[in-house]
Amino acid sequence: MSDAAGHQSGYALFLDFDGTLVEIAPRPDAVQVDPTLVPALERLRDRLGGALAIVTGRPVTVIDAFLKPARFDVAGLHGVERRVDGNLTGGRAEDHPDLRAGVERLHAETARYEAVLIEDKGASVAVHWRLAAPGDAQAAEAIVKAVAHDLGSAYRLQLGKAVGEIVPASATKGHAIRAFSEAAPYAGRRAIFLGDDRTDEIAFASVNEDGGISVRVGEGETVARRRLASPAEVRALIAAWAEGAPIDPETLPPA
Ligand SMILES: O=P(O)(O)OC[C@H]1O[C@H](O[C@H]2O[C@H](CO)[C@@H](O)[C@H](O)[C@H]2O)[C@H](O)[C@@H](O)[C@@H]1O
Repeated sequence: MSDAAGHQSGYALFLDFDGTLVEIAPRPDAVQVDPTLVPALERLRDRLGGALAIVTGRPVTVIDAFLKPARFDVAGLHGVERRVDGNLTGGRAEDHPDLRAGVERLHAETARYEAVLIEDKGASVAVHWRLAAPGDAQAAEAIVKAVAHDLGSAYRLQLGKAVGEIVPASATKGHAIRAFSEAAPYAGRRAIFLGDDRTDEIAFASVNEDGGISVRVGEGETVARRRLASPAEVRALIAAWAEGAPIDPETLPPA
């Protein structure tokens, strides 16, 4: 439904970052943001009455750096932190002393595997093995699994694309989308969530349950109902919606 100015009132759009808005790169800091993306996201946010948020495993500050000068609503660290209308909550490293000790252990135990990267995000941590030799990748995965196990039930292991992350157990992208949906401008709108990874499957399930529309980007088994082939297709869709094309996610190809 749209008003005379073309604003769409029916949908709220939630977007994963890596593998959805941008192509996967060899290292977390090597991601390239298409120059047309940010202006299109800003126009689309306006069209959706502000109901557009990034839902990512990255910290909010990192998303700001990639998408500057814009500042979007963001759920960062898989929902551990959330910024709505400029107000940031959650994600304080000092609230996670056990995790901090776990990060030290990860550094110590992976030090001999040169191409294994530790991405310390304060209130969560990722161990990356994309650039590692197969044997080293296996060792890195075993280490992050052991550290996550030893941290106990307050934390969970989140496996993704050549990465294992340790995240506070209470946070998921599904919870983050539901939290956004409790207040304006998101409340009362039908959620659309686009994501590409195992971490996004949790949110696809809850979005489906709540009557929203889940869209898997790329290949792989999924509980999502719709599919787009690549981040390039996602950006083309965002550009079209930003320019006024009808926002009708039910017409996207089935998953
Ligand atoms: O929730 P997302 O926005 O999809 O973030 C998930 C993780 O993405 C990043 O790692 C992945 O992308 C990197 C850059 O393309 C790639 O090098 C890596 O292999 C992928 O796993 C990011 O570094 C993590 O912090 C995010 O949690």
